[in-house]
Amino acid sequence: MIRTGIGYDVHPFSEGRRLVLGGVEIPAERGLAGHSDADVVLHAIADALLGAAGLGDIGLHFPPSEPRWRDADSRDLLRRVVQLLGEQWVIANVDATVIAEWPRIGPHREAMRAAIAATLRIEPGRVNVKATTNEALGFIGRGEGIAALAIATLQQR
Ligand SMILES: Nc1ccn([C@@H]2O[C@H](COP(=O)(O)O)[C@@H](O)[C@H]2O)c(=O)n1
Ligand SMILES: C[C@@]1(CO)OP(=O)(O)OP(=O)(O)OC[C@H]1O
Repeated sequence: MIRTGIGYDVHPFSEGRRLVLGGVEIPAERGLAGHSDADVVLHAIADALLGAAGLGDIGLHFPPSEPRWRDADSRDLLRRVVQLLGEQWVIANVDATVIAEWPRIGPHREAMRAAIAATLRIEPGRVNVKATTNEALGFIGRGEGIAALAIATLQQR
């Protein structure tokens, strides 16, 4: 059996925060606000995996109301999602799109791919990271935040 899941997340920019995308810290004067490290890319991937497995969503497993997830490293959250998947599923592939006017994702694409693959314990060839601007439209176009979409496919062992 094969199952797919979709994930979406968005976080607003905030001064004095670290900018962490796809498990990679990008040197920047501002980052994204959130209860955790606000890694919007890993959150979208977590939701895609949970969706494919029929296990709800990230907020269900790591509620923002719980102090233990404050400033959490989203790679740790994603590792926990992989544990939740159990032995039943193999991650066939993960594909993510970052929607941001800034920063340029291209220079960080391979590092993100490697970080995501290592966190999911799969080969980098099963991971793809893409990016697009929002063509200056809406809140993303005004540079107020970053969104990410992800799709994941699980194959039964
Ligand atoms: N934050 C971003 C946005 C885009 N890119 C790369 O630029 C290409 C063109 O973007 P458009 O929004 O004009 O379609 C896109 O395909 C990406 O390769 C990027 O690296 N970082
Ligand atoms: C990751 C969690 C952890 O509490 O908090 P946030 O960093 O605010 O991120 P969000 O995408 O809103 O997902 C909910 C939470 O699970």
